[in-house]
Amino acid sequence: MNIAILGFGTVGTGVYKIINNTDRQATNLNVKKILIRENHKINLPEMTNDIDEILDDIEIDVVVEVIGGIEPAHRYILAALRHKKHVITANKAVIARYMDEFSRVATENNVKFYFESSVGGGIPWIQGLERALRIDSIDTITGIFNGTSNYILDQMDKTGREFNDVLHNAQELGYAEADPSDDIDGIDVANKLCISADIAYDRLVLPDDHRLPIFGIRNINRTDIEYFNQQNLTVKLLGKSFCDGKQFDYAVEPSLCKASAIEASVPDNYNVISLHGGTIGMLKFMGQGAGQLPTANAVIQDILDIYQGKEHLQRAFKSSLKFNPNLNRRHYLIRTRVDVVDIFEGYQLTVHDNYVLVRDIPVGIMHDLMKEILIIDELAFMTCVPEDLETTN
Ligand SMILES: NC(=O)C1=CN([C@@H]2O[C@H](COP(=O)(O)OP(=O)(O)OC[C@H]3O[C@@H](n4cnc5c(N)ncnc54)[C@H](OP(=O)(O)O)[C@@H]3O)[C@@H](O)[C@H]2O)C=CC1
Ligand SMILES: N[C@@H](CC=O)C(=O)O
Repeated sequence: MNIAILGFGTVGTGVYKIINNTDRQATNLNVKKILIRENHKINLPEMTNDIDEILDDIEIDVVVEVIGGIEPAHRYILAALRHKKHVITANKAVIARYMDEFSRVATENNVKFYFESSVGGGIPWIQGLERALRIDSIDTITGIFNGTSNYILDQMDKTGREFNDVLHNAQELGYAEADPSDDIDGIDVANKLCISADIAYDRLVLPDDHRLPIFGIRNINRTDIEYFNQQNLTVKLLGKSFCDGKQFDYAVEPSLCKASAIEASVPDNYNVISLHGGTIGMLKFMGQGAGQLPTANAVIQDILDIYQGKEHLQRAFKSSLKFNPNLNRRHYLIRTRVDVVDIFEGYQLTVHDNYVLVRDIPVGIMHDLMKEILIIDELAFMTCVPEDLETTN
Protein backbone atom coordinates (compact mmCIF):
# COMPACT_ATOMS: atom_id res chain seq x y z
CA MET A 1 0.00 0.00 0.00
CA ASN A 2 1.30 3.45 -0.88
CA ILE A 3 0.98 6.12 1.76
CA ALA A 4 1.30 9.90 1.83
CA ILE A 5 2.05 11.62 5.13
CA LEU A 6 0.82 15.22 5.49
CA GLY A 7 2.98 16.95 8.13
CA PHE A 8 6.42 15.71 9.13
CA GLY A 9 6.60 16.64 12.81
CA THR A 10 6.52 14.37 15.86
CA VAL A 11 3.85 11.92 14.68
CA GLY A 12 4.58 12.10 10.93
CA THR A 13 8.23 11.27 11.53
CA GLY A 14 7.18 8.42 13.83
CA VAL A 15 4.98 6.88 11.12
CA TYR A 16 7.85 7.09 8.64
CA LYS A 17 10.32 5.54 11.11
CA ILE A 18 8.10 2.59 12.06
CA ILE A 19 7.13 1.79 8.47
CA ASN A 20 10.76 1.87 7.35
CA ASN A 21 12.13 -0.12 10.28
CA THR A 22 9.67 -2.91 10.90
CA ASP A 23 9.99 -6.53 9.84
CA ARG A 24 6.33 -7.27 10.59
CA GLN A 25 3.12 -6.58 8.68
CA ALA A 26 3.98 -2.94 8.07
CA THR A 27 6.57 -4.14 5.51
CA ASN A 28 3.58 -4.14 3.13
CA LEU A 29 3.42 -0.37 3.48
CA ASN A 30 5.43 2.18 1.55
CA VAL A 31 5.68 5.90 2.25
CA LYS A 32 5.56 7.36 -1.25
CA LYS A 33 5.12 11.07 -0.47
CA ILE A 34 5.52 13.44 2.49
CA LEU A 35 3.94 16.89 2.46
CA ILE A 36 6.02 19.59 4.14
CA ARG A 37 5.38 23.32 4.36
CA GLU A 38 6.05 25.46 1.30
CA ASN A 39 8.99 27.32 2.84
CA HIS A 40 10.62 24.14 4.21
CA LYS A 41 13.65 22.52 2.59
CA ILE A 42 13.15 19.21 0.79
CA ASN A 43 15.72 16.79 2.24
CA LEU A 44 14.16 13.38 1.62
CA PRO A 45 13.25 12.02 -1.86
CA GLU A 46 9.63 11.44 -0.73
CA MET A 47 9.12 15.10 0.24
CA THR A 48 6.98 17.60 -1.65
CA ASN A 49 5.52 21.05 -0.96
CA ASP A 50 2.61 20.44 -3.34
CA ILE A 51 -0.59 18.80 -2.02
CA ASP A 52 -1.85 18.28 -5.61
CA GLU A 53 1.11 16.03 -6.31
CA ILE A 54 -0.32 13.73 -3.61
CA LEU A 55 -3.99 14.10 -4.50
CA ASP A 56 -3.35 13.44 -8.21
CA ASP A 57 -1.10 10.43 -7.63
CA ILE A 58 -3.36 7.46 -8.36
CA GLU A 59 -0.84 5.08 -6.77
CA ILE A 60 -1.39 6.62 -3.32
CA ASP A 61 -3.98 4.59 -1.42
CA VAL A 62 -3.86 6.17 2.04
CA VAL A 63 -3.33 9.75 3.22
CA VAL A 64 -2.17 10.20 6.83
CA GLU A 65 -3.01 13.72 8.07
CA VAL A 66 -0.76 14.75 10.98
CA ILE A 67 -0.44 18.48 10.34
CA GLY A 68 -2.75 19.29 13.26
CA GLY A 69 -5.13 22.25 13.69
CA ILE A 70 -8.28 23.01 11.70
CA GLU A 71 -7.19 24.46 8.36
CA PRO A 72 -5.73 23.36 6.01
CA ALA A 73 -6.17 19.92 7.67
CA HIS A 74 -9.96 19.99 7.14
CA ARG A 75 -9.59 20.95 3.48
CA TYR A 76 -6.86 18.38 2.80
CA ILE A 77 -8.82 15.54 4.45
CA LEU A 78 -11.92 16.29 2.36
CA ALA A 79 -9.86 16.61 -0.82
CA ALA A 80 -8.11 13.28 -0.16
CA LEU A 81 -11.42 11.48 0.48
CA ARG A 82 -12.89 12.99 -2.71
CA HIS A 83 -9.83 11.76 -4.60
CA LYS A 84 -10.83 8.25 -3.37
CA LYS A 85 -8.01 7.93 -0.88
CA HIS A 86 -8.50 6.43 2.58
CA VAL A 87 -7.68 8.94 5.31
CA ILE A 88 -6.15 8.29 8.71
CA THR A 89 -5.70 11.19 11.10
CA ALA A 90 -4.51 11.77 14.67
CA ASN A 91 -5.92 15.29 14.62
CA LYS A 92 -8.64 15.32 17.29
CA ALA A 93 -9.27 19.07 16.94
CA VAL A 94 -10.44 18.69 13.33
CA ILE A 95 -12.26 15.37 13.90
CA ALA A 96 -14.23 16.72 16.87
CA ARG A 97 -15.57 19.51 14.65
CA TYR A 98 -16.09 17.65 11.39
CA MET A 99 -16.60 13.97 12.26
CA ASP A 100 -20.00 13.84 10.49
CA GLU A 101 -18.75 15.55 7.33
CA PHE A 102 -15.66 13.33 7.10
CA SER A 103 -17.70 10.16 7.72
CA ARG A 104 -20.29 11.12 5.10
CA VAL A 105 -17.75 12.09 2.41
CA ALA A 106 -15.77 8.88 3.07
CA THR A 107 -18.92 6.77 2.59
CA GLU A 108 -19.89 8.68 -0.57
CA ASN A 109 -16.47 7.96 -2.03
CA ASN A 110 -16.30 4.36 -0.83
CA VAL A 111 -13.15 4.92 1.22
CA LYS A 112 -12.33 4.72 4.96
CA PHE A 113 -11.85 7.48 7.48
CA TYR A 114 -10.15 6.05 10.61
CA PHE A 115 -8.76 7.93 13.64
CA GLU A 116 -7.67 5.51 16.39
CA SER A 117 -4.64 7.62 17.39
CA SER A 118 -6.74 10.75 17.96
CA VAL A 119 -7.94 9.65 21.41
CA GLY A 120 -5.51 8.12 23.89
CA GLY A 121 -2.48 8.10 21.53
CA GLY A 122 -1.30 4.47 21.37
CA ILE A 123 -4.24 3.02 23.32
CA PRO A 124 -6.74 1.00 21.25
CA TRP A 125 -9.59 3.02 22.79
CA ILE A 126 -11.75 3.72 19.71
CA GLN A 127 -11.49 0.07 18.75
CA GLY A 128 -12.44 -0.97 22.31
CA LEU A 129 -15.36 1.42 22.39
CA GLU A 130 -16.63 0.25 19.01
CA ARG A 131 -16.38 -3.39 20.07
CA ALA A 132 -18.24 -2.68 23.33
CA LEU A 133 -21.03 -0.99 21.33
CA ARG A 134 -21.66 -4.17 19.35
CA ILE A 135 -23.36 -5.53 22.48
CA ASP A 136 -23.93 -2.79 25.05
CA SER A 137 -25.18 0.75 25.36
CA ILE A 138 -22.47 2.80 27.02
CA ASP A 139 -23.53 4.81 30.08
CA THR A 140 -20.13 6.05 31.27
CA ILE A 141 -16.99 7.36 29.60
CA THR A 142 -14.37 8.67 31.94
CA GLY A 143 -10.63 8.98 32.31
CA ILE A 144 -7.31 10.66 31.83
CA PHE A 145 -7.28 11.70 28.16
CA ASN A 146 -4.26 13.98 27.99
CA GLY A 147 -0.63 12.90 28.24
CA THR A 148 0.83 16.38 28.69
CA SER A 149 -1.35 17.34 31.65
CA ASN A 150 -0.84 13.95 33.26
CA TYR A 151 2.92 14.31 32.82
CA ILE A 152 2.82 17.80 34.37
CA LEU A 153 0.73 16.74 37.38
CA ASP A 154 2.77 13.58 37.90
CA GLN A 155 6.12 15.40 37.73
CA MET A 156 4.93 18.23 40.00
CA ASP A 157 3.74 15.59 42.45
CA LYS A 158 6.89 13.42 42.35
CA THR A 159 9.59 16.06 42.04
CA GLY A 160 8.06 19.25 43.45
CA ARG A 161 9.02 21.11 40.26
CA GLU A 162 7.13 24.17 39.01
CA PHE A 163 4.34 23.98 36.43
CA ASN A 164 6.08 25.91 33.61
CA ASP A 165 9.31 24.02 34.02
CA VAL A 166 7.54 20.67 33.62
CA LEU A 167 5.37 21.91 30.74
CA HIS A 168 8.56 22.84 28.90
CA ASN A 169 9.79 19.24 29.34
CA ALA A 170 6.50 17.85 27.98
CA GLN A 171 6.96 20.01 24.88
CA GLU A 172 10.53 18.75 24.40
CA LEU A 173 9.30 15.17 24.69
CA GLY A 174 6.78 15.75 21.86
CA TYR A 175 3.70 15.29 24.06
CA ALA A 176 2.24 18.80 23.89
CA GLU A 177 0.11 20.35 21.16
CA ALA A 178 1.60 23.08 18.93
CA ASP A 179 -0.29 25.45 21.25
CA PRO A 180 0.05 23.84 24.71
CA SER A 181 -2.89 25.94 25.97
CA ASP A 182 -5.04 23.19 24.46
CA ASP A 183 -3.42 20.67 26.82
CA ILE A 184 -3.48 22.70 30.01
CA ASP A 185 -6.87 24.38 29.54
CA GLY A 186 -8.67 21.09 28.95
CA ILE A 187 -9.44 21.77 25.26
CA ASP A 188 -7.58 18.68 24.07
CA VAL A 189 -9.48 16.50 26.57
CA ALA A 190 -12.70 18.18 25.44
CA ASN A 191 -11.99 17.28 21.79
CA LYS A 192 -11.25 13.67 22.75
CA LEU A 193 -14.34 13.40 24.94
CA CYS A 194 -16.46 14.81 22.08
CA ILE A 195 -15.12 12.15 19.70
CA SER A 196 -15.74 9.41 22.28
CA ALA A 197 -19.27 10.64 23.01
CA ASP A 198 -20.04 10.96 19.27
CA ILE A 199 -19.25 7.28 18.89
CA ALA A 200 -20.70 6.03 22.17
CA TYR A 201 -24.01 7.90 21.95
CA ASP A 202 -24.36 8.12 18.14
CA ARG A 203 -24.85 11.84 18.61
CA LEU A 204 -22.55 14.68 17.63
CA VAL A 205 -21.16 16.65 20.56
CA LEU A 206 -19.39 19.70 19.20
CA PRO A 207 -16.49 21.20 21.15
CA ASP A 208 -17.60 24.76 20.35
CA ASP A 209 -20.80 24.32 22.39
CA HIS A 210 -20.29 26.97 25.08
CA ARG A 211 -22.43 24.96 27.53
CA LEU A 212 -19.76 22.23 27.83
CA PRO A 213 -18.18 22.46 31.30
CA ILE A 214 -14.42 22.62 30.72
CA PHE A 215 -11.82 23.60 33.32
CA GLY A 216 -8.11 22.85 33.02
CA ILE A 217 -5.00 22.75 35.19
CA ARG A 218 -3.42 26.09 34.20
CA ASN A 219 -3.88 27.53 37.70
CA ILE A 220 -2.71 24.61 39.82
CA ASN A 221 0.37 25.30 41.94
CA ARG A 222 2.77 23.30 44.09
CA THR A 223 0.98 24.30 47.27
CA ASP A 224 -2.27 22.81 45.95
CA ILE A 225 -0.52 19.55 45.15
CA GLU A 226 1.16 19.42 48.59
CA TYR A 227 -2.20 20.08 50.28
CA PHE A 228 -3.88 17.26 48.35
CA ASN A 229 -0.93 14.94 49.11
CA GLN A 230 -1.29 15.58 52.84
CA GLN A 231 -4.76 14.09 52.52
CA ASN A 232 -3.49 11.15 50.52
CA LEU A 233 -5.15 12.45 47.35
CA THR A 234 -3.81 12.86 43.82
CA VAL A 235 -5.19 15.38 41.37
CA LYS A 236 -5.79 14.32 37.76
CA LEU A 237 -7.40 16.11 34.82
CA LEU A 238 -10.39 13.94 33.90
CA GLY A 239 -12.92 13.87 31.09
CA LYS A 240 -16.31 12.50 32.19
CA SER A 241 -19.60 11.76 30.52
CA PHE A 242 -22.61 9.88 31.84
CA CYS A 243 -25.79 8.91 30.01
CA ASP A 244 -29.10 7.82 31.53
CA GLY A 245 -30.69 6.72 28.26
CA LYS A 246 -32.44 10.05 27.62
CA GLN A 247 -29.86 12.65 28.63
CA PHE A 248 -26.10 12.81 28.93
CA ASP A 249 -23.69 15.14 30.67
CA TYR A 250 -20.10 16.02 29.90
CA ALA A 251 -17.30 17.64 31.90
CA VAL A 252 -13.57 18.21 31.78
CA GLU A 253 -12.26 19.05 35.24
CA PRO A 254 -9.40 18.43 37.68
CA SER A 255 -10.51 15.72 40.06
CA LEU A 256 -9.05 14.37 43.28
CA CYS A 257 -8.47 10.61 43.26
CA LYS A 258 -7.97 8.44 46.33
CA ALA A 259 -4.77 6.41 46.44
CA SER A 260 -6.84 3.26 45.85
CA ALA A 261 -8.13 4.53 42.47
CA ILE A 262 -6.28 3.24 39.39
CA GLU A 263 -6.27 6.80 37.98
CA ALA A 264 -4.19 8.02 40.95
CA SER A 265 -1.18 5.95 39.95
CA VAL A 266 -1.19 6.61 36.19
CA PRO A 267 2.33 7.99 35.53
CA ASP A 268 4.07 10.25 33.00
CA ASN A 269 2.42 10.60 29.60
CA TYR A 270 0.09 7.64 30.23
CA ASN A 271 -3.71 7.81 29.92
CA VAL A 272 -6.35 5.52 31.33
CA ILE A 273 -9.80 5.67 29.71
CA SER A 274 -12.81 3.73 30.98
CA LEU A 275 -16.22 2.81 29.69
CA HIS A 276 -19.14 1.16 31.40
CA GLY A 277 -21.63 -1.00 29.53
CA GLY A 278 -24.60 -3.09 30.63
CA THR A 279 -23.08 -6.56 30.23
CA ILE A 280 -19.35 -5.80 30.15
CA GLY A 281 -19.39 -3.59 33.27
CA MET A 282 -16.36 -1.33 33.70
CA LEU A 283 -13.56 -1.63 31.12
CA LYS A 284 -10.30 0.31 31.46
CA PHE A 285 -7.76 0.96 28.70
CA MET A 286 -4.29 2.14 29.66
CA GLY A 287 -1.20 3.11 27.69
CA GLN A 288 0.86 6.02 26.45
CA GLY A 289 -1.58 8.77 25.52
CA ALA A 290 1.02 10.95 23.81
CA GLY A 291 4.44 10.57 22.23
CA GLN A 292 5.91 9.87 18.84
CA LEU A 293 6.06 6.10 18.55
CA PRO A 294 2.91 5.08 20.49
CA THR A 295 0.84 7.55 18.43
CA ALA A 296 2.46 6.50 15.15
CA ASN A 297 1.83 2.88 16.12
CA ALA A 298 -1.93 3.57 16.38
CA VAL A 299 -1.88 5.38 13.01
CA ILE A 300 -0.27 2.34 11.41
CA GLN A 301 -2.74 -0.04 13.07
CA ASP A 302 -5.50 1.86 11.24
CA ILE A 303 -3.63 1.57 7.94
CA LEU A 304 -3.22 -2.17 8.51
CA ASP A 305 -6.95 -2.48 9.22
CA ILE A 306 -7.60 -0.99 5.79
CA TYR A 307 -4.97 -3.29 4.26
CA GLN A 308 -6.70 -6.30 5.84
CA GLY A 309 -10.20 -5.06 4.95
CA LYS A 310 -11.28 -4.66 8.60
CA GLU A 311 -14.40 -2.51 8.90
CA HIS A 312 -14.81 0.00 11.74
CA LEU A 313 -18.18 1.03 13.14
CA GLN A 314 -20.25 3.45 11.04
CA ARG A 315 -22.36 5.97 12.93
CA ALA A 316 -25.21 8.08 11.54
CA PHE A 317 -25.35 10.49 14.53
CA LYS A 318 -29.11 10.18 14.65
CA SER A 319 -29.74 9.73 18.39
CA SER A 320 -32.01 12.26 20.09
CA LEU A 321 -30.18 12.16 23.45
CA LYS A 322 -30.34 15.57 25.14
CA PHE A 323 -27.30 17.27 26.64
CA ASN A 324 -27.85 18.31 30.26
CA PRO A 325 -24.78 19.85 31.94
CA ASN A 326 -26.53 19.57 35.31
CA LEU A 327 -27.46 15.90 35.13
CA ASN A 328 -25.05 15.14 38.02
CA ARG A 329 -24.17 16.90 41.27
CA ARG A 330 -20.68 16.75 42.81
CA HIS A 331 -18.53 18.26 45.57
CA TYR A 332 -15.77 20.76 44.69
CA LEU A 333 -12.78 22.34 46.46
CA ILE A 334 -12.02 25.92 45.39
CA ARG A 335 -8.92 27.98 46.07
CA THR A 336 -9.59 31.68 45.60
CA ARG A 337 -9.04 35.03 47.25
CA VAL A 338 -12.66 35.93 46.42
CA ASP A 339 -15.28 35.78 49.17
CA VAL A 340 -17.55 33.16 47.63
CA VAL A 341 -20.32 33.09 50.24
CA ASP A 342 -22.76 35.12 48.12
CA ILE A 343 -21.79 33.39 44.89
CA PHE A 344 -22.68 30.00 46.35
CA GLU A 345 -25.77 31.12 48.22
CA GLY A 346 -28.02 28.13 48.91
CA TYR A 347 -25.16 25.60 48.83
CA GLN A 348 -23.41 24.12 51.84
CA LEU A 349 -19.89 25.56 52.20
CA THR A 350 -17.05 24.47 54.50
CA VAL A 351 -13.69 26.20 54.77
CA HIS A 352 -10.65 23.87 54.74
CA ASP A 353 -7.43 25.86 55.20
CA ASN A 354 -7.16 28.01 52.06
CA TYR A 355 -9.87 26.07 50.29
CA VAL A 356 -13.65 26.23 50.28
CA LEU A 357 -15.56 23.01 49.90
CA VAL A 358 -18.88 23.34 48.02
CA ARG A 359 -21.07 20.29 48.45
CA ASP A 360 -23.61 18.70 46.18
CA ILE A 361 -23.73 21.29 43.42
CA PRO A 362 -24.87 20.58 39.83
CA VAL A 363 -21.78 20.31 37.63
CA GLY A 364 -22.85 22.85 34.98
CA ILE A 365 -23.77 25.43 37.61
CA MET A 366 -20.43 24.93 39.38
CA HIS A 367 -18.51 25.53 36.16
CA ASP A 368 -20.59 28.65 35.36
CA LEU A 369 -19.97 30.08 38.85
CA MET A 370 -16.25 29.32 38.54
CA LYS A 371 -16.17 31.43 35.36
CA GLU A 372 -17.56 34.33 37.44
CA ILE A 373 -14.87 33.79 40.10
CA LEU A 374 -12.11 33.76 37.45
CA ILE A 375 -13.18 37.22 36.25
CA ILE A 376 -12.23 38.59 39.68
CA ASP A 377 -9.45 36.13 40.59
CA GLU A 378 -7.75 34.88 37.45
CA LEU A 379 -5.53 32.51 39.45
CA ALA A 380 -8.38 30.67 41.20
CA PHE A 381 -8.39 26.87 40.99
CA MET A 382 -11.06 24.25 41.48
CA THR A 383 -11.11 20.50 41.65
CA CYS A 384 -13.85 17.94 41.97
CA VAL A 385 -13.73 15.92 45.21
CA PRO A 386 -14.69 12.25 45.61
CA GLU A 387 -18.19 11.96 47.07
CA ASP A 388 -17.27 9.73 49.96
CA LEU A 389 -14.18 11.58 51.13
CA GLU A 390 -13.90 11.86 54.92
CA THR A 391 -12.68 15.45 54.92
CA THR A 392 -15.98 16.47 53.35
CA ASN A 393 -17.77 15.66 56.63
N1 LIG B 1 2.38 14.42 19.58
C1 LIG B 1 1.54 13.53 20.09
O1 LIG B 1 1.85 12.82 21.06
C2 LIG B 1 0.20 13.34 19.50
C3 LIG B 1 -0.29 14.17 18.52
N2 LIG B 1 -1.53 13.97 18.01
C4 LIG B 1 -2.03 14.81 16.95
O2 LIG B 1 -1.27 14.58 15.77
C5 LIG B 1 -1.18 15.77 15.00
C6 LIG B 1 0.29 16.08 14.75
O3 LIG B 1 0.89 16.27 16.00
P1 LIG B 1 2.48 16.43 16.12
O4 LIG B 1 3.16 15.57 15.15
O5 LIG B 1 2.77 16.31 17.57
O6 LIG B 1 2.62 17.96 15.71
P2 LIG B 1 3.94 18.67 15.15
O7 LIG B 1 3.72 20.14 15.33
O8 LIG B 1 5.15 18.05 15.73
O9 LIG B 1 3.90 18.29 13.60
C7 LIG B 1 3.07 18.91 12.66
C8 LIG B 1 3.91 19.11 11.41
O10 LIG B 1 3.09 19.58 10.36
C9 LIG B 1 3.74 20.68 9.75
N3 LIG B 1 2.78 21.54 9.08
C10 LIG B 1 1.99 22.49 9.63
N4 LIG B 1 1.22 23.05 8.68
C11 LIG B 1 1.55 22.46 7.51
C12 LIG B 1 1.10 22.60 6.18
N5 LIG B 1 0.18 23.51 5.85
N6 LIG B 1 1.64 21.81 5.23
C13 LIG B 1 2.58 20.91 5.55
N7 LIG B 1 3.06 20.71 6.80
C14 LIG B 1 2.53 21.49 7.76
C15 LIG B 1 4.47 21.38 10.88
O11 LIG B 1 5.47 22.24 10.42
P3 LIG B 1 5.94 23.45 11.37
O12 LIG B 1 6.69 22.80 12.49
O13 LIG B 1 6.76 24.29 10.49
O14 LIG B 1 4.71 24.14 11.88
C16 LIG B 1 5.01 20.16 11.62
O15 LIG B 1 6.20 19.69 11.03
C17 LIG B 1 -1.92 16.84 15.80
O16 LIG B 1 -3.23 16.92 15.34
C18 LIG B 1 -1.90 16.30 17.22
O17 LIG B 1 -3.00 16.76 17.97
C19 LIG B 1 -2.33 12.94 18.44
C20 LIG B 1 -1.91 12.09 19.39
C21 LIG B 1 -0.62 12.24 20.04
N1 LIG C 1 -1.09 16.78 23.37
C1 LIG C 1 -1.74 15.52 23.43
C2 LIG C 1 -1.17 14.59 22.43
C3 LIG C 1 -1.95 13.40 22.25
O1 LIG C 1 -3.14 13.41 21.98
C4 LIG C 1 -1.58 14.93 24.82
O2 LIG C 1 -0.73 15.43 25.55
O3 LIG C 1 -2.32 14.00 25.16
